[in-house]
Amino acid sequence: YVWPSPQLDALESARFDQEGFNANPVAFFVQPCDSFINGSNTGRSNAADWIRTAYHDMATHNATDGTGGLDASIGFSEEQARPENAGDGFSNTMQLATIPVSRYLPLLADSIALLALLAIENCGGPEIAFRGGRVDAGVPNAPGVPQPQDDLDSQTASFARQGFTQTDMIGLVACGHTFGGVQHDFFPDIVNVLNDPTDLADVAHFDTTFVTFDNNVATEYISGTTRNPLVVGFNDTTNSDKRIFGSDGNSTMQSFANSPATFASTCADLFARMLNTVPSNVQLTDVISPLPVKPSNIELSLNGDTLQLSGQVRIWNITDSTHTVNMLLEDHNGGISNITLEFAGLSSSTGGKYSAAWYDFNATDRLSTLYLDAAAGVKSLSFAVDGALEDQNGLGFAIQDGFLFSQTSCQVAVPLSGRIDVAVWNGVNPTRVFLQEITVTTDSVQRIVVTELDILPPAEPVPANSAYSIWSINVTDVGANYGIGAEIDGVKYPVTDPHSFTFPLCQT
Ligand code: HEM
Repeated sequence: YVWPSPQLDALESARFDQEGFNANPVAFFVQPCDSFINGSNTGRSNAADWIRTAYHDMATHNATDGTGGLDASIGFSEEQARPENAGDGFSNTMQLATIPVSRYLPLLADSIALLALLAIENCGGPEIAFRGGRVDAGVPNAPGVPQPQDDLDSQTASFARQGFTQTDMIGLVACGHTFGGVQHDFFPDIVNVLNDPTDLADVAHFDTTFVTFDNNVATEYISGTTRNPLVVGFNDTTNSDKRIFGSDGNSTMQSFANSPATFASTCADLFARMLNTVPSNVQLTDVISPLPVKPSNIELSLNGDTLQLSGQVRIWNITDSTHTVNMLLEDHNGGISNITLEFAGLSSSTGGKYSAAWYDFNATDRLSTLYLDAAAGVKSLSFAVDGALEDQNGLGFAIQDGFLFSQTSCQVAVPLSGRIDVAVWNGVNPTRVFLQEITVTTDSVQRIVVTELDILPPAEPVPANSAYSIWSINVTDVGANYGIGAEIDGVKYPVTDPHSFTFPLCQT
């Protein structure tokens, strides 16, 4: 895709910036893979919770009528209270689900899918093709997650309704149950108290490597050494993995036991299908691939006659700091400045499979910004990496400088409030300018509340300088993040990256 595209840019970052510099903050919760938000030595892990949550959210899908699917409806307490959703893994997951995408949109469904992907990829699993664009449900879905005591026919029918064949069912259960296990507290008829100081939640695990993706769930099953509580549990009625794994005479499980590669590639496919099972009226994006060169964290503001520009560029597939990266900055008069950028840090993703290096726009002082002539503005960027031009096949990386924060924005200490000044380019004809306020409040299903506040045009144009005029709005929530959006000549422009309220005190 072509940069900038706010939704795809944010999804790409959340998906590919997993460790190190500028990493998705939620990835921290699966580093290491036995991390668990409610303490150590519990036998539990965030990774397992996240994968089970994605499955249970998806498993309400009805492939015939197109309802249900991965749409964050598992966040509703009504769904979590159903017997088919016994356990605390869903509420644990929803606590963290607001973290990865809050920078752009309060979409929990994409977030749930990303958490599952992060867990799988960072804990030994295969790379998952990722699409974004899921839509959060407004109401709970119809019940329909299979349960351990259900018989094989009804489980097979349940997977068929979700869009999975019998062979898919064997695969998907094995792929999921390479993580985690069954807790005594919620399933006392399946698991006894274990009295194990390293397993305080009394979790009987599905295989011996329960925080790692591997085919041990299959090798231990085939060799007869398995301790899987849904295979060799004391209550045969709830031995659903035994019935499912054996339902084709063990041929699928045998193939997984024979080949870790077959298991990994089958799971990569099945997990991707699981995450992409959405209500039929939802259109997912194309598979998101990493951009080879990607500007990030761009902040542009007006300070008198000067534009202040800060940001970084991420260069994909670089593993060290020895490269020469130049930024070519084109203004509206056709002038080009050539700036040598400074190395800022390395990041990686997909369990260390990919690396990237980040370079800061200001070569001399990382914490400072670039100062540009406001009248000339900034039209687009391109980069030279070790001399090779990167300009999106001639398009350049377009920078929007028609509307931006003015440094004259300020805050009032008592009562805590503030004024946001937006500088609007005099050469354009805006039909609407608004603030997007991303609050710290969440609604009843933990979605971040985002509101749009119209900024009224000034009664008299207030010239900031010859290039820009100032539009102002008073805000009361200085804990929120703010982006600016505008419609210019009827065209709706993407909202700028959100800015936390870090302006100086207003002069009185
Ligand atoms: C017939 C189908 C299935 C049944 C009956 C079933 C049943 C169960 C049960 C009873 C638990 C214990 C939950 C707890 O103690 O909190 C569990 C855990 C788990 N299930 Fe399944 N499951 C099924 C399919 C799947 C599928 C398809 C996936 C994912 C692809 C999956 C992923 C998981 C994971 C990762 C855990 C571990 C959760 C943790 O340790 O926190 N399950 N399953």
